[in-house]
Amino acid sequence: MEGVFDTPDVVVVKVGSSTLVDANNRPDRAFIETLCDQAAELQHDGYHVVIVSSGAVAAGMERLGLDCKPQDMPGRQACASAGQAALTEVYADLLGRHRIACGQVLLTRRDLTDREGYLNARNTLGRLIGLGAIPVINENDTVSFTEFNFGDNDTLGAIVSTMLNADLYVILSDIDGLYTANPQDDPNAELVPLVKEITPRIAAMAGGAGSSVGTGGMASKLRAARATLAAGIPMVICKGRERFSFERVVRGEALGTRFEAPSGTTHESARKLWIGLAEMPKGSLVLDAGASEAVVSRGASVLPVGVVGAEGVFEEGDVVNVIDDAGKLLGRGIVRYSSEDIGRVHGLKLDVIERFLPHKAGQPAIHRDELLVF
Ligand SMILES: Nc1ncnc2c1ncn2[C@@H]1O[C@H](COP(=O)(O)OP(=O)(O)O)[C@@H](O)[C@H]1O
Ligand SMILES: N[C@@H](CCC(=O)OP(=O)(O)O)C(=O)O
Repeated sequence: MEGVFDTPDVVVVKVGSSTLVDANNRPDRAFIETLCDQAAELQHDGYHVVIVSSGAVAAGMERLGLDCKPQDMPGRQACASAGQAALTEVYADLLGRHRIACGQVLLTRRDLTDREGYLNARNTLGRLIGLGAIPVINENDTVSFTEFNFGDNDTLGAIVSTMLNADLYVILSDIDGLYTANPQDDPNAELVPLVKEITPRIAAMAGGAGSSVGTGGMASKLRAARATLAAGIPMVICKGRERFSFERVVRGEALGTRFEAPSGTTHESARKLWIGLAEMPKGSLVLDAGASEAVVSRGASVLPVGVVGAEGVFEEGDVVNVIDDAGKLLGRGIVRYSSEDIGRVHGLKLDVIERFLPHKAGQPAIHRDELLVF
């Protein structure tokens, strides 16, 4: 693995569409220039900046002469294609003025689902960073399709942050942080400066996107925060257009909403987060009440004795959801039995299973080290 991951200064910044394009849906050159200037200043001071940039679909609308976002998939993908080219031209030009190379990286969920693809992407990003370039990442919307895409770059940015073991993840939005309710609906909503845990009360504050070009709204930002909190990476949401906000946050100023787990919290490994975030589950294991409690409260492995059934067709090594008997999603993990085998041995103790499946002697259905509990 590249040594760069050990440096204390990797900062991932995600910029939303509503911040990147102007009122005519053109990439807002003046804004991108200030972003690139801030990134260059930080690189100069020893930080490694990684940009996750949305805006391709919005920028493509202008390039292709459309006045609203196409509703069909090929239409949106055509926009992403034309708009991505427009965005990369701007980033390459503006970073080039600081003699910094822009490394365009377009990822799909499919690329990251596969462990080899995930490691490949990680190594490429590491090498780009090591060479002093700034990776500019987006989802490869031209080839990802609905049931398999990230859909919002807030999640992609969180995955990249955990992949690089970043020190900080900054989301530059069109709003200055998380409010107690969507300010578009509630004028009395107040900014929440610090969040230590995504409790149901915090989750209930988030609504959807506030603009015609934005995608995930606050809900996808809280999903991203859940992942970065679990990984022990602080995340900040602030207003992208507030003067030098990115640089100010990196340099320690309290702006917007900061998500940070209390010190002493144990963190999930990047591998567990990869299982939970990047992978697409092939099926589900349904647990009885005792096993659900053991998994959620004690972080226990899932044992076949606590499994009451399986849904879907999967093989050993696939990622599956773990749900309780009421269908509530508890977590996600790598299963050590195929759906056929689990169908034969669920409800049985390990010593009994050994008689049916000797090669499975002592194997939990999902080992705790390969299980991300939500
Ligand atoms: N509780 C909340 N606090 C702040 N913003 C919220 C909240 N709930 C919903 N939103 C909406 O989320 C929007 C930001 O997300 P989004 O439109 O996806 O923009 P971006 O392009 O920055 O990702 C805000 O403009 C706001 O309308
Ligand atoms: N990949 C899409 C962006 C999707 C997305 O997350 O948008 P946003 O909510 O504006 O950050 C694009 O480049 O248009």
